[in-house]
Amino acid sequence: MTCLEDYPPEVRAEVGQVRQSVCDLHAELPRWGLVVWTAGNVSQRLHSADLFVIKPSGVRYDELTPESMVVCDLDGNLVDGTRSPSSDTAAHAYVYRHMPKVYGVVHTHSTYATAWAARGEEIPCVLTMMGDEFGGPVPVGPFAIIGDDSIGRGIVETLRASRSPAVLMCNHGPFTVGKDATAAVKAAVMVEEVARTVHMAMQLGDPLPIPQDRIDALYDRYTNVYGQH
Ligand SMILES: O=C(CO)[C@@H](O)[C@H](O)COP(=O)(O)O
Repeated sequence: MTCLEDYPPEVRAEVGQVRQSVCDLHAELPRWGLVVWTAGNVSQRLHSADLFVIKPSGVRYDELTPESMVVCDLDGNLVDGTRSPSSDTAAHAYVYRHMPKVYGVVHTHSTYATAWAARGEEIPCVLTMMGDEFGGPVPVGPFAIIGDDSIGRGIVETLRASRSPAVLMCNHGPFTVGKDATAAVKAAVMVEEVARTVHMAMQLGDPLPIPQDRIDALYDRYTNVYGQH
C-alpha cells in the first residue's frame, strides 16, 4: 500500500488544500437541507496525482475536520487517513477513473430528488433553470446496490448520455459531478431545487415542456456567458 509520504511535496501540499476545501464543502450539505444525519458525501480529485479526498464514513458534519478527510487512490484504496472512507468511495473512484474531466463528486439523499429517484422518473426540462444547469432533463440511472462498481458504472453510463451534471440513481438518490467539488455541490443544490419546483408544478397541472432549441440556447448562454468571466 502506498502512503502519502511516497508522493512529492507538491502532491502533499495539494492534499492539504483539498482536505480543507472538501471539509468546508460538507457544511454546505446541511446548510442547503440536502442531508439528514450523515447521509451524504463530497469528494475532490487532485490534479497533481491520481488521488482523491473524500469524507470519512458515518462521521457527523459538525465533527468533520480537514485532517479527518481520507485520501484514496483511483481504485478506492486508502492512501492516507485514520478513518474508513465513505461507503460510496467505490462509486466516486469509478467516476474519476472513467470521466477524466470530472474532479468533484457529491452524493446526497435530498428529499425531492430522492422522491423522483424512488419513482424512477427523470425530471423533465420545464424550467429555464434546468436548461441553464442541466442542459435538459435530469436523467435516472439504474437500480444498483452499494458494495461494488455497479453504482459508479450506472452513474457514468447515464451521465455519458446526457449534458446533466446530476443523475438520479433509481430507488437511491442523486449523484452529481463537476470540474471540482464546489461545482458538484452546486449541482446537488440545484437538482434538489428543480426537483421540488417541478414536483410542485405537477400538483397544479401539466408543466409545459421547453423546445429543444430553446434548451440548447439556455445551456449555451449559461455555460459560456453567465457569471463573471
Ligand atoms: O447511501 C448510503 C448508504 O446507503 C450512503 O450514501 C450514506 O448515506 C453515506 O455514507 P457515508 O459517506 O457516511 O459512508
